[in-house]
Amino acid sequence: MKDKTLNRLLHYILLYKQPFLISNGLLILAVGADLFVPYMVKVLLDGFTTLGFNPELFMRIVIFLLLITGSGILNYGHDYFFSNYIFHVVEKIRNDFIHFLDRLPKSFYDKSPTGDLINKTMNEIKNIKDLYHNFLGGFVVSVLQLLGIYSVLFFINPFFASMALSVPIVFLVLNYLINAPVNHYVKTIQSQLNQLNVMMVDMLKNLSIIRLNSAEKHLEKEYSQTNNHVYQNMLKRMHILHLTDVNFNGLFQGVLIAGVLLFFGGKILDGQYTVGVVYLLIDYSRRIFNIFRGINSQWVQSLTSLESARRVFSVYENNEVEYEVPMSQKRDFKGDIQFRNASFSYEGRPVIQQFNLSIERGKTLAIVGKTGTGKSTLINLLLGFYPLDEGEILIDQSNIDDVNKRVLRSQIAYVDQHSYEFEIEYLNELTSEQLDQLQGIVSNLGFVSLAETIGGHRVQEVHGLSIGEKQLLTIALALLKDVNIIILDEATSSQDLETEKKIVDLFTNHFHNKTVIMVTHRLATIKEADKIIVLNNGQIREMGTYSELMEKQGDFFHLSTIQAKKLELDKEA
Ligand SMILES: Nc1ncnc2c1ncn2[C@@H]1O[C@H](COP(=O)(O)OP(=O)(O)OP(=O)(O)O)[C@@H](O)[C@H]1O
Repeated sequence: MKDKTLNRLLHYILLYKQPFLISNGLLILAVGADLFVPYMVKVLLDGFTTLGFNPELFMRIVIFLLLITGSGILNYGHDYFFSNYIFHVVEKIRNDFIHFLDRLPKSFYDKSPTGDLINKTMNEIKNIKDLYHNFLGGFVVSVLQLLGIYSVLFFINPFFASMALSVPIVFLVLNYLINAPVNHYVKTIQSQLNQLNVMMVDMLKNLSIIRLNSAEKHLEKEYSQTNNHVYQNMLKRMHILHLTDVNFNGLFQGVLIAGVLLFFGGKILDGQYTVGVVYLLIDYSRRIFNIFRGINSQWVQSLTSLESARRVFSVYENNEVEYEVPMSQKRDFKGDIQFRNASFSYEGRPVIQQFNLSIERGKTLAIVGKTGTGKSTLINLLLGFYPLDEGEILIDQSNIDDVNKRVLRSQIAYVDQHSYEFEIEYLNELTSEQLDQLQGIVSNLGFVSLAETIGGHRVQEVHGLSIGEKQLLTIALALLKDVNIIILDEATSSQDLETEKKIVDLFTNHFHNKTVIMVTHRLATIKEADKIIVLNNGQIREMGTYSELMEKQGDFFHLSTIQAKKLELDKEA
């Protein structure tokens, strides 16, 4: 596929034309003023050596000082507008990126490690800023300076200027040869640093599990091996760069200045050249060198940053945002849900097959089944996170494919076992009326002290609550939402059996207008559910009420009996 990184970088840089033009206008003036400074020194030197000090020379000194001041102001102005402009561009890139990530389908996140995304958003977009700085603020400035210097040189001494043109050619050829291995190291270091970031984030996220499994040593070894590769590659890159920058460049610069003195120095005495002209030639020669040194390191740094830009923008190239039906007027789902011949596969592996199910509004459905049998996938399909391969899902007779995803999700209160990590913060935004309602629900469930905490509006204390208490509050919060469909996907996993049962009873007996779908592993808690389905390999194996399924003495009955025996054993123990 064609690499569009450069097009995207150009697109962003041209987004804000006015500051771009102002900044570049100031840049051209600043470069012009800068180049004029050595010329003024030449004029002053020649003035001194030929006429001695006189009022005209004094005026030239004043002009010289004004020129230096003006050049400083212009450079500051350029830096200010340029940086301001680049910060703005980078702000836009970051916003666009986050906006794009927000609209990507869930399948994207199944494959992308969190660490990689954090790295892209935080570090690699910062590298894009460095790219603009190095390229536009460094590279382009250097090229402009070179153009200016060569123009002046051609004006002063065309012979010398033609000779000096060979300098960049030699320089570029040698640097090109040396930069080829540098590019290789730049790419490798960048990808290894990225691996380190990913490892770090994953390690921090799973710290407890790692400690429980005594896996620290293994991970530290893996980390330090990659870290050592980064060190080795940085060292190699540094050696090559040092070779060009210090040894080769320093030597080349010395030879050139010696050449200028040898060739033009003697001509001062016979009056062919003034001291000022020779000074000017030496100064411009040194500048040419320093500019090329700068270009070399700006080029290498730009390559590093270009890799980052490529990695960030690759997300745009390789992924498409979720298809969105236009935002229709607000829906008000009553809660009739139907799956009709629904089939779905993860990358070709069938998970839900020819699935049919109806849930009437206000009813409670429990989904049970072995691990990995497709329970959560069904919920994800209902929430519109993945498109069906075949069939349809209807809510109130509307195909969810025809409903805007945000509208769809705004009509469903969804709680899973991790929802509290996000939802619990909403406690602080509730009105005192809502807090009172929440308190009522929690105290109904028998959690008196928790209800008091909420009643006392001491919601800032929630961070000190247990995971079970936080989950309970999150479920109660779902009940407060003005929606008719509630999904609990193992949302009660941290509750004891008694509390879980109370929660199910609360839904079944007190919220008749809400359709509730709950996924659970504990079968004893769903006695009151209006319908239970036993899922097996993405298909309904059994369906009925608790007593119907027990009477049938099928899978549900066997699973329940095993769980009941285990409970008894646990109690005895
Ligand atoms: N994002 C995914 N990408 C690929 N395969 C997946 C993905 N999510 C789930 N699966 C696979 O699909 C199957 C059904 O998974 P699902 O999470 O729906 O099962 P489940 O019944 O909810 O399991 P559990 O009781 O463990 O939560 C499993 O085999 C699982 O490995």
